[in-house]
Amino acid sequence: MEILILGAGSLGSLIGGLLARAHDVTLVGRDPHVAAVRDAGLRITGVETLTTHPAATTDASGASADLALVTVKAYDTPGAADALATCDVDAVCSLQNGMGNEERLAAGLDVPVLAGTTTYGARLADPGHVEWLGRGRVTVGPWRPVDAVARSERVAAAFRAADIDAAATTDVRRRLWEKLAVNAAINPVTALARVENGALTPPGALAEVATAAGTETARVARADGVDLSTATVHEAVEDVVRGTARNRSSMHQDVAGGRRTEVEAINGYVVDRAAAAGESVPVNRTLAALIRGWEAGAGLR
Ligand SMILES: NC(=O)C1=CN([C@@H]2O[C@H](COP(=O)(O)OP(=O)(O)OC[C@H]3O[C@@H](n4cnc5c(N)ncnc54)[C@H](OP(=O)(O)O)[C@@H]3O)[C@@H](O)[C@H]2O)C=CC1
Ligand SMILES: CC(C)(CO)C(=O)C(=O)O
Repeated sequence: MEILILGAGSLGSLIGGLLARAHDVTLVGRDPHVAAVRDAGLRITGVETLTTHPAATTDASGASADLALVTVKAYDTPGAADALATCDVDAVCSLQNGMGNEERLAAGLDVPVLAGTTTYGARLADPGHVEWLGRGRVTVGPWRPVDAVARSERVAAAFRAADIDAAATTDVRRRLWEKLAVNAAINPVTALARVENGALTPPGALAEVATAAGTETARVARADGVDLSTATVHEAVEDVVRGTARNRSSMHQDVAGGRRTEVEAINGYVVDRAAAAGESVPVNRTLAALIRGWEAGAGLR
């Protein structure tokens, strides 16, 4: 399969580098990373150590591919859609965190859109070098058209051909809401307290705040017509806290690095959907206000 990775930072480089074991992959990213990959290939260290040789470019215009995977931060999705509009791709699939990405891609592009989530973990360590922090799973399902199940199966099979654990789902909205609940619970709490994910292990005050944010998110999901139980969310949050105990969440890394966060696509989205449904979500509202306040103070908004 010919695969374009739109946004070759941490996650995109890892997934693109692994896919290059079985497919014809092009990374679209920034220099000096792109130049380093062109010169010496992409070095992956951590869970496994390997070097692969995807093509790499800073300019996607005119590219063609069977599939484009979108791995930019949620606030860069409109720019990714603009870049992909200049390409000839058969389908696009977001692997991003947060909500609203698929709507933005579907609004800007006239091709089938798939929604994906992943629990793989990655960090761009140096130009040409990505750290593989955790083996996870990719889940892919149809977004538009909603019955593009066979296409989702083909995409999941393409991941598996490169030895990436992947499955197709017919219930991708539920999967997105579940991942949203995990991110809404873990990301702002770890970012504000500046702790590793494992610090949210119950019992404790931080675990209580995270659990409350997850509980609210599950309630808003149900108000949005998604069958997501509070117990499922609590279990998912606890599993991720346990499985990524030594990791810093992406929002914690962003705050520590003085970078803009994805709070609008995570807690901000929960607050907006809650308002539309007449639900009260004081914990998400407070967490969003604190992260937004930090961003404003840091001159990022
Ligand atoms: N890292 C991880 O382990 C995981 C990340 N995710 C999610 O994946 C998404 C990406 O995260 P992550 O990889 O960490 O983020 P990064 O910031 O490391 O990577 C995104 C990259 O895309 C680049 N970019 C943005 N717009 C364009 C464009 N139009 N053309 C080319 N390149 C572009 C950015 O460059 P620049 O910054 O210069 O704009 C950056 O290098 C997020 O939604 C995140 O929440 C999900 C699971 C795990
Ligand atoms: C699952 C989790 C919370 C892992 O850190 C994540 O997706 C993130 O950090 O954004």
